[in-house]
Amino acid sequence: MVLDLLSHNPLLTATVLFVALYLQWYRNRLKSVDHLPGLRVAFSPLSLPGALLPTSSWNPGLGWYWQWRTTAYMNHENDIISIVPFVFGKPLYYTCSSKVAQHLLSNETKVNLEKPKLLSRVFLLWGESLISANGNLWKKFRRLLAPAFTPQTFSLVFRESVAIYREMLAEQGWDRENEAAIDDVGQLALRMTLVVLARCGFGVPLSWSEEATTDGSIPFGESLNVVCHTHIERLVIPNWAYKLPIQRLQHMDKAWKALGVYMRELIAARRSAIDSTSIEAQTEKGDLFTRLIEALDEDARIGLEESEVIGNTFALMFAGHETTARTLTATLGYLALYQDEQAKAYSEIVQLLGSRTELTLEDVTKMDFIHGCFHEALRLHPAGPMLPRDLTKDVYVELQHPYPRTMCLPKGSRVIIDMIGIHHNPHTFPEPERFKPSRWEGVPEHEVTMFGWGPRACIGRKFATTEAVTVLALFLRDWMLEVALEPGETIQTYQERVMGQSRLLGLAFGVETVPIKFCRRHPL
Ligand code: HEM
Repeated sequence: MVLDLLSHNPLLTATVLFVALYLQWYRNRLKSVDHLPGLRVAFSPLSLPGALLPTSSWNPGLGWYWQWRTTAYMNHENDIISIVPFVFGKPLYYTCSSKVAQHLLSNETKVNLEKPKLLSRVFLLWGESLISANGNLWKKFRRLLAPAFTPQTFSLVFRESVAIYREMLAEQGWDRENEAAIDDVGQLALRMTLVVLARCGFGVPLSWSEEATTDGSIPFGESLNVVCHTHIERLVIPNWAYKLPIQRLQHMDKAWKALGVYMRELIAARRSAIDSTSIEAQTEKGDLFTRLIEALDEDARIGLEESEVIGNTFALMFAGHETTARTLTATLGYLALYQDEQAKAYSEIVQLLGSRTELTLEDVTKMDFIHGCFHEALRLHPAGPMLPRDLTKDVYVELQHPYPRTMCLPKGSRVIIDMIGIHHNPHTFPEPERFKPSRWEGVPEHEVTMFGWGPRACIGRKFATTEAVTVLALFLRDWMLEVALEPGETIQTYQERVMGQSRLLGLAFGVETVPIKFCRRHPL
């Protein structure tokens, strides 16, 4: 009778067939992750529709890493979960276990893990880079760039951080004030880290206040800022749309083009300045950029294409600028909130300086507690929130939760190292939501896992910490930090409103707007 009904109703037949095929398709997807518990949602958070739609119970979006951080892994009682979309996107494994992350990433060259090209598309718009490349190309970039992070570089980072702090005080007029209130300390941090990176990494003499261009083009800093904040739009908006009379789109297009022009001009200028001395000799006086440009003229085995120089320039600019700025902002916010921790940080400075007033790089390297403050803010708000990898062979991992066992992650699957899940995991970090810098006391640098694990761990870690600890020490030496409360607001509601609202901002993760008051420790 059912067959009879179907044979007389083609629409019904098609519907039944569609439902049967869909169920089979979905069953296969569940099977591909071995029915591991997790999230069953419409879109993968890594797909374009998933990323563009807001976070809701049926679409994790880009906000779930933070908003569901305590619940997504069933209160961290599962080291690994799966996300299986029922409409669009590849099934994924997510892990909140630092042991699993360490096992995968420490062996990543041995087991041939790959960074998914699809997720590096925003970098690939500029060319291959250390961040996007895999295999031999990655090795070539890493070998080329790693020697640029020398003690001379860190010494330059220290000097430029001190210089930019002074320029900031003068330009903002705070060198003549006993108090200052700032609506968003993040804007200051972004400018600082951009200037330090431009000067130390690329030899670009940016100053605190960017001067307007004479030909109406967008200045360098602004174009970089627009590019960092419009990468998803750039991937989805077709080229013809930029010709429409829509001011926002036209401005965006102008900024992307301007940044391309700046980068090419930068390359041409540096290329003509470089004489025939060797890379080693250039690096003595030079920087990251010198190494990249020198490699342009080398043979294909170690040399770079122009697009690779541009790709690496952009990647380093992004990786070194926003990440450090967002973490610096969060640290200042927490120190303003936690007055007792601020007092400990200040006493570290007083003890180290003694009767001196000026900091040295040696002082900065000894500031363990202030390093701890920076690391703790980074743990709470990891600037690189997820590290995706594709598996090119089966990999076995040891799990502890919900019970000890060995699990096979099959070839072809995609695993996301969830940096927020890992660094808010109470099994690794008791009282994970508390700002507690002392938890980093005596922890060796390579165990500060917010910079990643293994051969692909952050190449700029020391660059970032030297800069950030210098700037924090200067602020704390001169000023007491206080939270800038809204009328009727308490410390607790400030903490929830300001520090509780992290998200992906541009290309890094962090707190959005942090209002702070500065009061001079020794009034003028
Ligand atoms: C607070 C600041 C920073 C944080 C939290 C951070 C975080 C990270 C993390 C987690 C990775 C590993 C990515 C992965 O395994 O997929 C990474 C890689 C990288 N970082 Fe950083 N980073 C910071 C600052 C910097 C700075 C200042 C630079 C350069 C000046 C830089 C350049 C890079 C590059 C080029 C890579 C790719 C390395 C590779 O794949 O070999 N980062 N960073």
